[in-house]
Amino acid sequence: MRFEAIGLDGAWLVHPERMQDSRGYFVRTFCVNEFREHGLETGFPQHSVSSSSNKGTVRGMHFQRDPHGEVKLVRCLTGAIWDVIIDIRPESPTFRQSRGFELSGENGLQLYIPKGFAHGFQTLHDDTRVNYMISEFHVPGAADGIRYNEPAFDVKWPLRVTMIAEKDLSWPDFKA
Ligand SMILES: Cc1cn([C@H]2C[C@H](O)[C@@H](COP(=O)(O)OP(=O)(O)O[C@H]3O[C@H](C)C(=O)[C@H](O)[C@H]3O)O2)c(=O)[nH]c1=O
Repeated sequence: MRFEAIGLDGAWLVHPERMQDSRGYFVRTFCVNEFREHGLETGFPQHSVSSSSNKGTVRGMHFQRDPHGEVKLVRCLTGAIWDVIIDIRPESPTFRQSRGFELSGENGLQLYIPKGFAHGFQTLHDDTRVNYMISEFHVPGAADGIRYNEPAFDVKWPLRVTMIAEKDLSWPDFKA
């Protein structure tokens, strides 16, 4: 794996290093030693997958309220997403800054998202599945969010939104 700092404090893009042969490829997607060498979280007690049928679906922006913040390692298993993170840590040098990346089954890129970031994505293909490795056990009551079109941030989405949960349209205005 190759680790690329992406300019938002503590967030990384993890590039796959595929071992190709005539059958296809083999790729390591996680390693405690390699993550520890980069000072990254190595404990992910819960792994989850979301599946979205329709291109243009938006999930997010989500985060867990303190003290239940989560580190997430996100990758796209099939299809493709525009994956967006927003630094919502008031003390961070990159507070309020956001970045977006195309993650796909094809490119195998992973996004390492520290605690204190809001995360969301829009699917770029039908039948897109996204894998999460999560550093904390899920606490439903700590779930919080930001509207995908919150005026406090300059997040650009590639497609018209085709599906979005009612709760994701109803998050309150962002207050630092
Ligand atoms: C996140 C999560 C959810 N759930 C349950 C709660 C709901 O009954 C159901 C769907 O949850 P939710 O509507 O939050 O799923 P998404 O809209 O895909 O949200 C996720 O996608 C955005 C982009 C994220 O970054 C978060 O990881 C996560 O919030 O799964 C669990 O049981 N465990 C979990 O860790």
